[in-house]
Amino acid sequence: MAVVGDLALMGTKIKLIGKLEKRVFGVPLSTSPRFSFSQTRNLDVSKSRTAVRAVLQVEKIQSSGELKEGSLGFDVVSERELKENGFLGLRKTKLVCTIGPACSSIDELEKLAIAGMNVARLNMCHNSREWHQDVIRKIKKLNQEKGYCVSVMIDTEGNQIQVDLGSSSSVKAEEDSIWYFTTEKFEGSRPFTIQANYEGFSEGVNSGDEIVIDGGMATFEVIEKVGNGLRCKCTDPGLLLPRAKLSFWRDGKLLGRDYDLPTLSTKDWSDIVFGISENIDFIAVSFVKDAGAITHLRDYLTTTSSKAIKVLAKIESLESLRRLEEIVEASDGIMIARGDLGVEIPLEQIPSVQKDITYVCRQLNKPVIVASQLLESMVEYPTPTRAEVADVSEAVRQYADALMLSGESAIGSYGMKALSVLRTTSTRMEQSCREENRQTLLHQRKLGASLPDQIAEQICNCAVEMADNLGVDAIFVYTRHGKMASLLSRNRPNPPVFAFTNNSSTQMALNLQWGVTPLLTDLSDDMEGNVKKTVELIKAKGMIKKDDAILVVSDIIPISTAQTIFQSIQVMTIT
Ligand SMILES: Nc1ncnc2c1ncn2[C@@H]1O[C@H](COP(=O)(O)OP(=O)(O)O)[C@@H](O)[C@H]1O
Ligand SMILES: C=C(OP(=O)(O)O)C(=O)O
Ligand SMILES: [K+]
Ligand SMILES: [Mg+2]
Repeated sequence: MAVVGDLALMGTKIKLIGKLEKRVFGVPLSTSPRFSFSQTRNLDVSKSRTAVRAVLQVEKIQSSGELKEGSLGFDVVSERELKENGFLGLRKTKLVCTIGPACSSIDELEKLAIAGMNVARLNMCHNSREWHQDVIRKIKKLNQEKGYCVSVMIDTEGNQIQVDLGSSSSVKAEEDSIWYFTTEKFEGSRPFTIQANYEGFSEGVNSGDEIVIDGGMATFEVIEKVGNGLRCKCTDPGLLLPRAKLSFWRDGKLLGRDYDLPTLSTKDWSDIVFGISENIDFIAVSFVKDAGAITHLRDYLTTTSSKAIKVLAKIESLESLRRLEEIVEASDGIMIARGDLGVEIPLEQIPSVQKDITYVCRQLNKPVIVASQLLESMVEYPTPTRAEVADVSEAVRQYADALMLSGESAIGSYGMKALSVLRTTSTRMEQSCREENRQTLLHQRKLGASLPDQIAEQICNCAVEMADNLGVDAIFVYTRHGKMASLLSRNRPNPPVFAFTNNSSTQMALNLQWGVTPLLTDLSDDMEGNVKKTVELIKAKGMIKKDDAILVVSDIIPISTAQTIFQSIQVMTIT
């Protein structure tokens, strides 16, 4: 169903139950100058065998002016942003910061939270369990005691082939120098010898093949196999970093190799158990090969964790690109891990691959993070390059849900500045996208299989079309599991989406979702009551004022009558 209209609609009441009414107050809808309806087959609820009602209401609601008891879980940062910049000034693109030694003190973490960090990422490749635990607890403390809303993500180490130089400093490889790649284990370093961390690393490799280090830092040609090892000549000189990664090429093509390593190692599983015990919100799984490991982990979480922890798949290998759709479908979200992806595929392919992945995620309604090297020069310098700002802007223009800092925040001297560059750059590009009104051009794939899912999807699609056409100031959605909020976000509406939920896991998960401000509050089966209460609370905080227009979408399954789902769209002006 598509609804087009304008604010003059208010005061009119259109109620559709079971089938579309063709006339409002005697005026045929199709001939009304103000609005028109078109019906999609999905919404032919009269044929429904289930007790589902689709109700579209456009009505004027009077605010009562009285303030009810209850609280509204506005985090301090969104509250301030909203007061300072108004509804349209709220940033839509979410920001993820990798926490490392440069920002792990409580003061630094608080500064990042104030500067807009939505999610803190802990890379389990580095540092100790105790260190990570300490950081997680500091973040939870800031949330609880100071009113921030920062979600916590752990990122698994994963199984990958990398080298050990036996020292923490990098080594230079000169042209034509001869090197030996071995699986032999020894202490310290030996000249021209590189340890690989996996016995089978040279399987299927022939002489004449090329070994590319870290996506092009240096290149070697294989001269001969010596046992499990490889004797090689450096053909393109460069730097070998302490944990450098390898890829193998033949005749200019990458050798896709399945190393038979499980996606989640024993260490990863123990990090996951640790994460569950620390009440984290997201697990990002490194080097995902197919949907199997993701499904397995999600099943495991369902049985072992009382809260809903979201599983994100990192796309950073050729295998994961080949099975992109199945992985996106199986996971709760995606990280485009451009760092390792750039080791596996030619760099010039990364921009188009990023565009394709963000598109697939949007179609399948999964949040997507664009990660790695967004502002890499800021690890060392206080300003970004122009090219980096352009890269950030492009990710925003592609409507990625979130952008991520790695070394910039973890070890850089200018982490706060880098976060502020992400914030200002994304706000500017979002404004330009809004002015272009690009979201109306996007064709959305139909997702729902069941009738209730189809109704939810159609309601959200038309709610966003309506919100943009009417130019409302904000969209309010009442949601227990976040589904309706994500379906609204998927349409990338001009106004911000305030998602009221009574489930704290839902609130923390929605932190990653484009344009959604999640708010924790009590919800009852009485929808009118929920709306009235939240509007009054927001009004009392001075965040909405008279004549502001709000579009309200609700999706509450009454606990008392579980078979009836009530979904509606309402538009109201504040009186
Ligand atoms: N928890 C940590 N403790 C120490 N250093 C860290 C931590 N997290 C990240 N770093 C540092 O920040 C750099 C960038 O982080 P990231 O991109 O997540 O890791 P990697 O370089 O291993 O892919 C890392 O190379 C590492 O030097
Ligand atoms: C984000 C990435 O993963 P990690 O930093 O864990 O290597 C990446 O490879 O881009
Ligand atoms: K990792
Ligand atoms: Mg990686």
